[in-house]
Amino acid sequence: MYLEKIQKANDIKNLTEEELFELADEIRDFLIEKISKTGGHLASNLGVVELTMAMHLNFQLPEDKMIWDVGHQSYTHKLLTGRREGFDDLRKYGGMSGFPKRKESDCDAFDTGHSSTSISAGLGYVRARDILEENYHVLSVIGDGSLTGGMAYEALNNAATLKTNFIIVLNDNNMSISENVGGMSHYLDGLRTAEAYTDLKNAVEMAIGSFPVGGEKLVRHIKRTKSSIKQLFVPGMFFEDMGIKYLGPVDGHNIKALNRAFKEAKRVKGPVLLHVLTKKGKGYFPAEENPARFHGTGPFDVATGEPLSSGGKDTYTDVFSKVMTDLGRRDEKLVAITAAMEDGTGLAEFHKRYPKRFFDVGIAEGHAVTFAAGLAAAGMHPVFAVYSSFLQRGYDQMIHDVCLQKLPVTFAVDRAGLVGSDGETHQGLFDLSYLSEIPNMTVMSPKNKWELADMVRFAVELGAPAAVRYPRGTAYDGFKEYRKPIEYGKSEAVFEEEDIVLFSVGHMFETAVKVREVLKETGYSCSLVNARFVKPIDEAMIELAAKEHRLLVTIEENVCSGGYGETVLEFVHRKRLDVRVLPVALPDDYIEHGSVDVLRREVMLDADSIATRIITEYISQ
Ligand SMILES: Cc1ncc(C[n+]2csc(CCOP(=O)(O)OP(=O)(O)O)c2C)c(N)n1
Ligand SMILES: CC(=O)[C@@H](O)[C@H](O)COP(=O)(O)O
Ligand SMILES: [Mg+2]
Repeated sequence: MYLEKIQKANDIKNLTEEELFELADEIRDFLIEKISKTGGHLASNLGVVELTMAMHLNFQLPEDKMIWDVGHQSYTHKLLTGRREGFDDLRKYGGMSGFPKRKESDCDAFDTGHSSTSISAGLGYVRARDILEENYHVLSVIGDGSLTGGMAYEALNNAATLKTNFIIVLNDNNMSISENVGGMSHYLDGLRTAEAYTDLKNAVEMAIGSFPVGGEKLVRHIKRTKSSIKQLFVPGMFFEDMGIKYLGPVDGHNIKALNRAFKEAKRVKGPVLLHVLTKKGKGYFPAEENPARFHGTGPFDVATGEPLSSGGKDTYTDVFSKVMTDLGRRDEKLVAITAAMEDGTGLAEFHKRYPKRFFDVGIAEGHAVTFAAGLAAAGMHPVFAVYSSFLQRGYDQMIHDVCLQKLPVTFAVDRAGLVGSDGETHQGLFDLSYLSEIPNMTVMSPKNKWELADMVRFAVELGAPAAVRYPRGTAYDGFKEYRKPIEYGKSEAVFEEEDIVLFSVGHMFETAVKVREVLKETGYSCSLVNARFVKPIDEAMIELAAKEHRLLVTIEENVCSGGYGETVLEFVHRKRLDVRVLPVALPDDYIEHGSVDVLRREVMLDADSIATRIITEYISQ
């Protein structure tokens, strides 16, 4: 077991060439075995075993800086930097993160999680290094999928004028989560087959070079020209023309070839892009066959690749998927947009049935928002399905391109609230705040699976900007009989008593039902209102509630700052209503990885904690 010889960073440099081959296999076996138990990002990590090893062989940690775009493929890097024991608690509360974390290791140069940030961060390191006259290498590792994110081009454009070394490793496995999309992906297809170019290049160069007069000179001229024939001699023109030297493509599973490539890359005085070809899921047949299924996986049976927990009840995403398919059939103008998250957002079925009205724009959420605005301006009914934390990338576009013009774009904000294992970068903590403050935006959140369906339909038919936010995971199927038609800006009174009134937001309704039970068992009279609309708030309902109760409690899975509770508090204060308001929300902070149930208890958003807070508040009045 050579993996046992790797106790800390740089230990890999003590292994012989033969031992390195063994180590690659051991790492794969280790990752498959561990992730089959904990779940996590498997396919991407299996694809970069040799690449990561070669990086660790050719650079010195922590002095040299490695930045992993998205960071979901950093498990081997963690293994090689002394964190082997962490894999038993991977992504568990208090355990090792599934992404690079500076607080976890000085070998993690930059925290990542959202796509396309690595080149910008790497360039920041490079500029600092040069100003401080320090001497270390900086490597940004970015996948072909992440290279569809616009921020990467902003960074490449800015890096091009650099005169000092900056290594950008393009890990090209021809996959995003699902198939990669767009012009850059197509361009990379061309480069991937560059071996064909290489042979042709050599043949053409030989032929021209052998011209009796001026042959060599002509070859040199062609290499300098901007003509398309230059592609025969210089692949990667897109990067070269930008001023970024292009090396490759290199076999990303051949450590010797990678060693040679890194040695060459180190010598470049300026930005250099090393194009590495890898196979997503390499070394585990089920993941090689279906890399999308094994991009992010729950625990699975190693022998068969089958998930250990078979899918149970519908998730909110499943419900959304069904509604979209139904709407797509009935509304020829309905178009669906995803930013490289077709499966995660439940749009695969819509894509299959209405391919002409489905758009995967790549990892480009900002573009997706304005693209949707353009579609709406032209008379279509666009629905952009996007994770709460990824929609943060399209904030200005929602203001500037959708809401200012009051264009009928629907935002299906999935993974809103706590998502759990992905941790700080992926928790959907802010969407109620960042959406509610945008003029002309309507914000809704459903109490259960049926209301989600009703709200999506209502939003699409509203003919104005609207967002429906719902969480990751199983859809609550209680209170099916409470299905009053959605009325704009109106909340839904479910239980009407006195003393205390709970206003729950979205999926916190399920928790609020339990809170109410605890309060009633403790002798309190308690009403329950399903807020339904976070913006606009139902002022009439709040004024009525203020007359009948002494304490009004809002419950939402969103940060407190700018959330529903604060909006209600401001309204009650402004109207001088005679009721005390207790906003129950998430703390204004980041929340690390762990199971959602554990996290809710940690932040006191579980039913018992909320009930205790309410009783304390009520007694203290
Ligand atoms: C802003 C943002 N949008 C979407 C995602 C979800 N996401 C995580 S990895 C991934 C695909 C990345 O593809 P690639 O860069 O090629 O890496 P690979 O998994 O192929 O190694 C996506 C879309 C994200 N992390 N950040
Ligand atoms: C790494 C990344 O950003 C995605 O793979 C994300 O982890 C998917 O999240 P879900 O598992 O909630 O679809
Ligand atoms: Mg990829």
